[in-house]
Amino acid sequence: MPAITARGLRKSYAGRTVVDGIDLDINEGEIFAVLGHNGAGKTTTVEMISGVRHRDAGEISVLGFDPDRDAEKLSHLVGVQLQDSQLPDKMRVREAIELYSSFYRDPVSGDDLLERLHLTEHRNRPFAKLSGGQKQRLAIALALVGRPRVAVLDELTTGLDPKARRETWGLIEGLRDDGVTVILVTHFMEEAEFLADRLALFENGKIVTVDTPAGLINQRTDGRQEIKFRLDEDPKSVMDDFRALADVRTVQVQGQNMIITGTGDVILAVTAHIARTGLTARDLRVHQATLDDAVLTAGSQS
Ligand SMILES: Nc1ncnc2c1ncn2[C@@H]1O[C@H](COP(=O)(O)OP(=O)(O)OP(=O)(O)O)[C@@H](O)[C@H]1O
Repeated sequence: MPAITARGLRKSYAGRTVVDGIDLDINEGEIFAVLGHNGAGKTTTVEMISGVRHRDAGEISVLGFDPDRDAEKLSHLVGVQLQDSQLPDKMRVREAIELYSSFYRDPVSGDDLLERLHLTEHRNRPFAKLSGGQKQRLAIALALVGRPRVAVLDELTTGLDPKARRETWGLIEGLRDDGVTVILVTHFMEEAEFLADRLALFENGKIVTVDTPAGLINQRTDGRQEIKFRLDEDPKSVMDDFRALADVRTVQVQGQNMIITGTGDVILAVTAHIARTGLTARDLRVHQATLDDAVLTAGSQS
């Protein structure tokens, strides 16, 4: 059974439609990523699901409750980390955690959460004195302190350094292990590829595709792979031999470099050819299509 469903969701601001008839089914216990360009309607959609913003039309069910009508019940079940979360300037980290813990029947240990988010040493620091990344980590802690069954995380790791980002990913994987349903709005394709079970791609207030990361990559790039290497020999003199190989799509020469794209077993075909002919291929690199490639392809198709 899906944990979250939405049907015909709509929202306009001053007559401009920004969410334009969205249908969604998010399964219990999955990490569901919401992707799309700036202004595509991602935040408005997840805010309507969280009950932070009222919809103009459509139906939403979160764990069987309507976020507009059953806000009180859902507040105990849903943890929300929104973009630009603000707290009073003078509120200290530990005070914020204590305050949020008091809202819930069975909060997790605030100390553990602070430890896991590397905030223990900042626990007495007022909100206004935290760095951007520390504020972000506090917002994540506040979203998780109530042991939510659904966590809505909008731009989870924006502003975090690479190490903190990786650590936060570990925390989110832990939520999945606990059966929490996670909605993750992100502009980081690597993050979506790493964490998401499925994703929705938003464009101009609509969802254009829902798929697994691997499914979207295959759908949009045909599983394209690129092989690049430098030859001691003149690359132009052997271009046609590479073009004739199975699964090769394109062959390009840039100076001494050769760039070959293809699908299926193209890597095997190219490396076997190099070995067979005794060519000297230096600095050979393989680039598999990523979610970034897939989403950029999607953008160029719109
Ligand atoms: N309170 C508001 N009043 C008027 N317009 C708004 C309001 N909130 C959002 N919008 C507009 O609605 C559109 C969708 O915004 P939304 O924040 O949902 O997009 P997004 O996909 O989350 O974008 P981003 O990736 O930049 O966060 C944007 O054009 C935005 O300017």
